[in-house]
Amino acid sequence: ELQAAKAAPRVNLNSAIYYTQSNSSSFNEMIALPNERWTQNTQESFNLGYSEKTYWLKVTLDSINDTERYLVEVKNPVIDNLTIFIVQNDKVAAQYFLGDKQPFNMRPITHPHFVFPLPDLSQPTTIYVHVDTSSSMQVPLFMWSEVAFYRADQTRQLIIGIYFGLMGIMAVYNLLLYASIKDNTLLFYVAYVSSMTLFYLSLSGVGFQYFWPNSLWWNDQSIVIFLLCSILFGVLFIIQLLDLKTTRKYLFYGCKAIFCCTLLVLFLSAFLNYSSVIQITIYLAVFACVWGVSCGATRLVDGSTLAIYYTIAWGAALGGGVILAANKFTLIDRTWFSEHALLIGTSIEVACLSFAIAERIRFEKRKRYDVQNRLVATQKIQNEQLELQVKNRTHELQKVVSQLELANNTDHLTQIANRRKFNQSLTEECARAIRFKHPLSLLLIDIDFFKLINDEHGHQVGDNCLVHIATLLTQCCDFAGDMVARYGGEEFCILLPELTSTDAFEMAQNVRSAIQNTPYHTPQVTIPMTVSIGVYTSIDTHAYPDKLIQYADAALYDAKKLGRNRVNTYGDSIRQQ
Ligand SMILES: Nc1nc2c(ncn2[C@@H]2O[C@H](COP(=O)(O)OP(=O)(O)OP(=O)(O)O)[C@@H](O)[C@H]2O)c(=O)[nH]1
Repeated sequence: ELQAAKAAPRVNLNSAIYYTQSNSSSFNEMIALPNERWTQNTQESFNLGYSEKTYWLKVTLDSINDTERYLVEVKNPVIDNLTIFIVQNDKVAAQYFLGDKQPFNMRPITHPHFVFPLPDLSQPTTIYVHVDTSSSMQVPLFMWSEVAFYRADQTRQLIIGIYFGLMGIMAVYNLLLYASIKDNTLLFYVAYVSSMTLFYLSLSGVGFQYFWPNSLWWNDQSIVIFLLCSILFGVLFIIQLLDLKTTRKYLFYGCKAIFCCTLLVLFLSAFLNYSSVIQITIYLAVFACVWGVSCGATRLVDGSTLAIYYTIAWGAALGGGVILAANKFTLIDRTWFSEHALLIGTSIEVACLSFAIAERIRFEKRKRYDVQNRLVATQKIQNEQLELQVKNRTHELQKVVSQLELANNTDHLTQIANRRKFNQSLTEECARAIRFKHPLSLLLIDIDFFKLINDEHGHQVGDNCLVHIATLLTQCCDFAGDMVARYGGEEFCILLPELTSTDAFEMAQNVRSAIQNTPYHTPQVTIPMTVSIGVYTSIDTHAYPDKLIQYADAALYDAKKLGRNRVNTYGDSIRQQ
């Protein structure tokens, strides 16, 4: 019998529970059962672990003399069937049919746990509870004053709200992150966190209350399915996050094996009874957690920094899972901590895994950054090499172009300017002379009787004589702007910008006498040569290229006619040398 304190807001009824195992569901049989058939519960919580049997529990309450309303809470939301009889004065004062095999709206008080009101406690009261469940036989009983119950319930709701909020934020945030960076690790993480959250949603009875209040079959199955999904996605997440496929093959195959077993259990869950499936699933979950921690520890030894966060995360989840499992299998007492161990463990886990993911993203980013840097450096070197090559090629090309230009403008025999170059310079100098109204003089020089030299000494010697003349002409014209060119055959010309007619004549005389005085010597013979020179000087704006050539040629023609070895200025009286 419980000596319930008058003002106690919450009374733990567990140590006042008497229980008996019986397959009978007849209340009349139970009420007649002698006291020695009832066993007193000695634990802090009533927990007989997984059992195929059904039990009757009874708690006797002393009378309480106050007007407060009292409630009884059965703090395990996954009991299949609970039939409650409240007896006062040997009569059934109230009766409730609870359990998650009953539609949610059958409950006298809307709450994820099983809560029922007590009648007026002014007289002794006995509560009989018939429990029939395929999940763990845990019937933690608490009596509350109604006010205290709802006050405490606010804290419970707050904790659960924070938990679901945290999980929801993690799932949505990482899903958005996945949409942006398309890393499968994030997708598996989101699936894992979502499965864990849904599992807890089912386990806490919140899912039944808000999401599937009438779906009794699903309420049973959901716990197993969400827990199995948590294992499936958790394993995929581990493989991906720790890069097990490339780093540690045996850990990878271990994960694969767990994955396949989980799929098998998921398949079998459609055929086996709930009690067997949930027990297998719990063993599998604990094993998967242990394997997960081993994977983390191994990668930690390998030197992976993200394995630190990961190992703490999985360790926390494992701790929570083990405590919950131990609680379900009656290895430890049901306490606030053991009840919330999974919730605390998974919260720590999810937070740590977020750090692990952030570390992974940072690592990937650094890897990409390094690769990019290397690429940029390589590209820079290649660019520099290419630039150097282009520079060298351009230089070579410029050299070839200037060589070609020179060859194009040079007489191949005498190596002085050819007629093409002469014509070009003549046009330019004429334009300049017209613009500045300056004089421009042209000397046309023809070797006298050159045919005879060819005939007498041969063509080769004739060529050498032409080179000799070209050299002498170049030596005579050492002023900048003067230009000596081979006009064709044995004809040469000298273009003298700024030179007046008198100066040009004088220059022509110098040239003529230099040639006359400098014969060409071969080892065998000395070949004297003379030249005839036609001079024309344009003044003011009369410098036209064709006119200059025409008049200089006419003057040359006259010089030849007058006996050769002479200079003749166009239009002037002919001066005999
Ligand atoms: N060796 C050599 N001879 C050339 C070259 N170009 C022209 N000749 C020769 O120059 C000679 C020019 O002869 P002509 O036009 O009769 O003139 P010339 O003998 O100098 O007599 P005049 O000009 O009247 O004084 C020809 O025999 C050409 O073959 C050349 O590049 N090399």
